Amino acid sequence: MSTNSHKSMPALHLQDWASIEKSLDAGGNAVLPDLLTSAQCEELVVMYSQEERYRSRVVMARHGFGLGEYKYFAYPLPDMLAKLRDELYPHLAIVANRWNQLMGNGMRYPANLHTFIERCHAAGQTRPTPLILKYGEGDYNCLHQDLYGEHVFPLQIAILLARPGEDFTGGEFVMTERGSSQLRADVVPLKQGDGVIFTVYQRPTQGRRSMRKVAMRHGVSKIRSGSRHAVGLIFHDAH
Ligand SMILES: O=C(O)CCC(=O)C(=O)O
Ligand SMILES: [Fe+2]
Repeated sequence: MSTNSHKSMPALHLQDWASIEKSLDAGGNAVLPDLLTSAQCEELVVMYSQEERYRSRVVMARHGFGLGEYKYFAYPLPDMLAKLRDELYPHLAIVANRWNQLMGNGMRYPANLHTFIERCHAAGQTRPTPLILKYGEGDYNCLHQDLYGEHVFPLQIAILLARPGEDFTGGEFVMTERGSSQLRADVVPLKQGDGVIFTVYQRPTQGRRSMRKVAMRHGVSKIRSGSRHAVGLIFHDAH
């Protein structure tokens, strides 16, 4: 039995955190290739219709969020998602703490997810935020920030479950960044099973003279054909 067989997920490329951090620092996002296998992606898509796994369903048009729908998982999360959250969090907490220091924000994040979740719960943020989204032809997700209370973990992850060009066309993961006067867009190309780590709210950038904060938003462009599923891993719990 190889030592790898004990690992919960296939190829996480954890050896490459230096380049992930570099990408996060440069543009506020980084791709994690092959976070889930295609079999795991398909398993999650099948789970979409298993109502007992979720605490609520949101029809996006009712809230002006876009077109499409999503469901928040109930605790306990599916194993593969709980493990991903636990294993990725410590790496992201290092970046989050460094960014907060650069932005003059005194909030620091503990080294493990369990301790951070306890902090959320003590503040009344007790509801799980990981979600699964489903978009059909013509659907889209308006640019937004996933803030659910006082406690915000500054990075989150989206994983594409569908196959671009086969299951759907269009439907690109888009980020915008607002500096002092400009609004920039960035499209993050993903294949099935890839994750993107991205900025929830604000990130530090090097201005001409000093460090500046820029505000980031994310969304999904219109699905031109087919259907697109994705999973979102948010680290803070919700009120
Ligand atoms: O559908 C996506 O790729 C992104 C969904 C989203 O807004 C999120 O995971 O927070
Ligand atoms: Fe989101």
